[in-house]
Amino acid sequence: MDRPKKPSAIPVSPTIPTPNVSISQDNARVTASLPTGESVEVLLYGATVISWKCKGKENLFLSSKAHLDGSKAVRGGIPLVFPVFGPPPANHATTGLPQHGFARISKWEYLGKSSSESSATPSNTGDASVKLDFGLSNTMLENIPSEWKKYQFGITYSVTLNKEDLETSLAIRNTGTTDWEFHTLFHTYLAVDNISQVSIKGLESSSYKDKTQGGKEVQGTSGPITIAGEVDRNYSLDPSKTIVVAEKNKPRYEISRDMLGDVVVWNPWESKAKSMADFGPEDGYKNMVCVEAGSVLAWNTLEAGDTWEGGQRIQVL
Ligand SMILES: O=P(O)(O)OC[C@H]1O[C@H](O)[C@H](O)[C@@H](O)[C@@H]1O
Repeated sequence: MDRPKKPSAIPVSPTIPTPNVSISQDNARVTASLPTGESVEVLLYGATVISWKCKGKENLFLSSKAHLDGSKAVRGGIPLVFPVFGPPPANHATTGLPQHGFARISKWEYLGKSSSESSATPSNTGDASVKLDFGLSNTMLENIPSEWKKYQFGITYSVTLNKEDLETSLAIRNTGTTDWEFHTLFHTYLAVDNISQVSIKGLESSSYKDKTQGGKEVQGTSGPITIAGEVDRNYSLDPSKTIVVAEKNKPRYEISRDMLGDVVVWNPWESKAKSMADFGPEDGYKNMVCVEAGSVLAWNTLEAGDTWEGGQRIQVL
């Protein structure tokens, strides 16, 4: 029978695919992926990002011999440097800490995720993103072999996976009653196909401290940086300026920085790579370049009760 008053079907909007976040059974790593296929993997040890896939490619170099069991800082990905960059100086609160500080060798806590989804249509999977938060505070550290043990702090590290970029940002809070000084840096190992075809744009003509020459101040040349031997340079560069890493002259990564006025460019090259027990494969130095955004050439003073915030965004071009 015909029903003239038959209610019309309630329109059902297409299901919006949402980002997926999972925690490994041993509670050692957090993986997040977007409906469009991009993904990021973070070890709680060091809150080290060990994989970031975007546009079908892995963008971070991870040594085949990296220790992922929490026994040593990870060789690859994005280790976090805090509160000191490099070997700690004498007569400083960081004296006695390991090289690059304790953040990269401490077990962080996973604080949770937040995600956003823009509306999807049948032909478009939307523009989702997911943010993972990790925390570290002085109460979580067992043994700090330095003056630093008297300081109190709380750090929130946020890793945001977007469709075409990865953002990493730190909020470092002095929760104590004494001021203290720190360095911080994202020790990003970017994956490249062939180091001999890599050029780094944005640092030309800037002077730098050359650690392969004992920290000598060197005036940079006018062209983009190319790498054909060991490189270990510390640049100062206004955070408003971006850095582009190109391969065969085709831009591959663009790095934007917030509050991070220093940039380290590092490639160990053949013999130094061989001397590092956790560096593999032997010619893996051809597939990486570290472009490290940080604040490391001078101490940052964080007053009691204050919070310092900074971060980087790496876009795949
Ligand atoms: O071996 P690591 O402690 O991880 O340090 C690796 C590298 O980190 C930075 O890039 C420094 O500028 C280098 O001098 C150092 O060799």
